[in-house]
Amino acid sequence: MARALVTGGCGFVGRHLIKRLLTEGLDVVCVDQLVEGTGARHPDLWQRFPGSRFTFFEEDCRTFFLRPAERFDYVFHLAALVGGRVTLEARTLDVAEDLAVDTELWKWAARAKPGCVVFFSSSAAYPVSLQTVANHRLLSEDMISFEAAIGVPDLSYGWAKLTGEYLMKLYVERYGHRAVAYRPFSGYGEDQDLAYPFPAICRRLLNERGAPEVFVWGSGRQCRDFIHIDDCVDFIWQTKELLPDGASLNLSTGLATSFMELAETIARQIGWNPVVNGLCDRPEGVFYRCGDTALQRSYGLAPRVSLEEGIARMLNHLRMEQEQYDIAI
Ligand SMILES: NC(=O)C1=CN([C@@H]2O[C@H](COP(=O)(O)OP(=O)(O)OC[C@H]3O[C@@H](n4cnc5c(N)ncnc54)[C@H](OP(=O)(O)O)[C@@H]3O)[C@@H](O)[C@H]2O)C=CC1
Ligand SMILES: C[C@H]1O[C@H](OP(=O)(O)OP(=O)(O)OC[C@H]2O[C@@H](n3cnc4c(=O)[nH]c(N)nc43)[C@H](O)[C@@H]2O)[C@@H](O)[C@@H](O)C1=O
Repeated sequence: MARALVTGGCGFVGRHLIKRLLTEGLDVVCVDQLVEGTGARHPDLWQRFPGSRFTFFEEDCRTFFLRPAERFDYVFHLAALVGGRVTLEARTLDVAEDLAVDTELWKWAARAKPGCVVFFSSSAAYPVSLQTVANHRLLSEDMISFEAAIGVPDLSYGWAKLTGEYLMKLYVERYGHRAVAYRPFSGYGEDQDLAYPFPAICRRLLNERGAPEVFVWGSGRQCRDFIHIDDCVDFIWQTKELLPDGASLNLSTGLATSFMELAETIARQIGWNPVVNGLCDRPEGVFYRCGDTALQRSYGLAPRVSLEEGIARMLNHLRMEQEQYDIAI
């Protein structure tokens, strides 16, 4: 039976990925330091998953990397300090610790020789100069090349992801082992932490239903490429064996949605039409971050969860949570 190590497996992406790995019959070892208040959840559920072999280490993955090397067919490296825009902008030096974590990953992989390292990079690795009001376009995988001049990524977080991909290239070239990377755009899903815009705006609009005016952060004209977590996990599952060694693939839909449009669509589903305005004292980040999908399409990938369906799922989930809360008090 194939064995997978998932670092950062108690986080948002990790929870969904582990469910898929267990469903597909893999043995899973999860390492997560489970810091309180970060949205990470204890993996009790997986220990009870029917027929699964699941092991949990509650520790920093760098501590795990010091243990005697074991055989893994896959390593999904998700461990990173992320936490949404406020964290990325306010805790730049803390986030830079991701550089140290990724360095230890690649050094460990050189010793442990797993079958394949799947590195979670980010669309934040793309040059911010291609994401401005005056100069933006769909971001395609070849816009990051370590053979040509390289642009400036988004904050210390983007530098860590870009450097992580560079270390992957060195690892593949130097040791001839297999590794691939994914660059998620704005992944979202029902159980995502409220530090992220999709659940935060849905929750706020549910609470403010009927108000004549609602707000989103920044100008509200900035755009993101929202991709449901089910599609992210599916794309990874379908391509992890197909990508060439050292390749990176976007996880994106190719559809740009401004935050004003997002809030208007959410409000319509809730059942009213408020005026949506920006909040200029809140962080906006880059203006336009959306991913080209040509390479994904060449692997036969197409997202299955539309934005409308993703909103409906999120609203149902938040309403159910609210009902459970109301019953509990
Ligand atoms: N969600 C998205 O749309 C995107 C995600 N990504 C990348 O995908 C990966 C997963 O993201 P996501 O699930 O959203 O983020 P989360 O913050 O939800 O999950 C990351 C997990 O990593 C854990 N972690 C952090 N540092 C360490 C460490 N040194 N050792 C062990 N565990 C650690 C965190 O634990 P704790 O919080 O308890 O410290 C957390 O549970 C990240 O690498 C992220 O950069 C990239 C682009 C977009
Ligand atoms: C790919 C990359 O993607 C992400 O980077 P990000 O997009 O900069 O950060 P974010 O997901 O926190 O979205 C922030 C955007 O959302 C706008 N926004 C509007 N209204 C609300 C709002 O009400 N709440 C919040 N939190 N944000 C709002 C806000 O103004 C800003 O424009 C990271 O998740 C990172 O993990 C990553 O790897």
